[in-house]
Amino acid sequence: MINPVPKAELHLHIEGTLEPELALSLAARNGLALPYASADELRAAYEFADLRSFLNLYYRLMEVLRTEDDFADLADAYLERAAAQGVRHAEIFFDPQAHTGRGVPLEAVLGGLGRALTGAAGRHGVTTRLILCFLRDEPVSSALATFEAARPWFGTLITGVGLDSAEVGHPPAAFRAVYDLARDAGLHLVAHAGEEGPPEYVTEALDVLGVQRIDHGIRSMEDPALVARLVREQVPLTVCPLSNVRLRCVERLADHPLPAMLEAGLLVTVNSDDPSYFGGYAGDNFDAVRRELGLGEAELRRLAANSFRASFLPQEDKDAYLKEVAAHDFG
Ligand SMILES: Nc1ncnc2[nH]cnc12
Ligand SMILES: [Zn+2]
Repeated sequence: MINPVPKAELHLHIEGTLEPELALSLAARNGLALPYASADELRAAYEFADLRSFLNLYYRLMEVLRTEDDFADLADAYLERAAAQGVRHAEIFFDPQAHTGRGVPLEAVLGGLGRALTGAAGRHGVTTRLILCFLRDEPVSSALATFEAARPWFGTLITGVGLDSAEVGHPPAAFRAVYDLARDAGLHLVAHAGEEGPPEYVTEALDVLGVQRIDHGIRSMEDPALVARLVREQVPLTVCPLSNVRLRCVERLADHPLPAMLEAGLLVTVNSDDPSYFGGYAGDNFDAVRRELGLGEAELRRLAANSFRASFLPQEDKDAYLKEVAAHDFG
């Protein structure tokens, strides 16, 4: 990746950037035993049958994250890798319940993430936003309690809420009350929908939760009326091609619906989701779709431009980045 196109990453779980080497070193630092002797052994466990099988390892491995320093080191490592792949702006998810549920204080999580993100523009040339995700396979009462506990960081560190974890059987509508509160608090609203779940979940996320972006959304393609609506309303979809293959939502990258989504006029973006687990960061995803889906410069430029258009950046910043994308030399 000699000269990666400038891009915004809009679908990135910070816990999904935990590289095997860092997991092992944090385990050692915190005096914890992991059932893997080496980074290679750990990497060999990254074989997933579906979203649930991935989540089992994702939640297990993130138990090495204990202290404020752990979260700062995790985010700093991500930002360095992202910057090297052309990421200029990152809107980053985190899963507070996955940490507080095992006794890690929210202050440690947000203290560490806050430290890394606050310095990111200076250290890595990457601006950031932080999006608090609710776990949809946990009770709504837990989401509400998490939301209230995170209030001190609203508007400063936390600027949006999202919805993630096991999708099928957990439709968005159950989370209406907490999304209403988030809207009243002035936060941005996004939700995972249509990754493994049906197109109806996408419609529900839009109509019941009032989200501004859909994370994944690939199964929208099964419903032409929904596609027409997403095109008409230019609802951004944060698509994650390598993730979709590794979680077997799509059999092979060559079968990915991204070209059809672009063709339909959808506002699609390309993102990495959980790059440590799925084989690559944002630039790797751009390279993969270029190679495997035969996308040309015009499409890559459009994907990069879409990433800034779909971001929560102020319009003047979007305009500046769009100029950079238009002038980018793909070589
Ligand atoms: N791809 C994904 N889908 C749902 N929840 C997630 N949490 C982390 N990665 C996820
Ligand atoms: Zn995701």
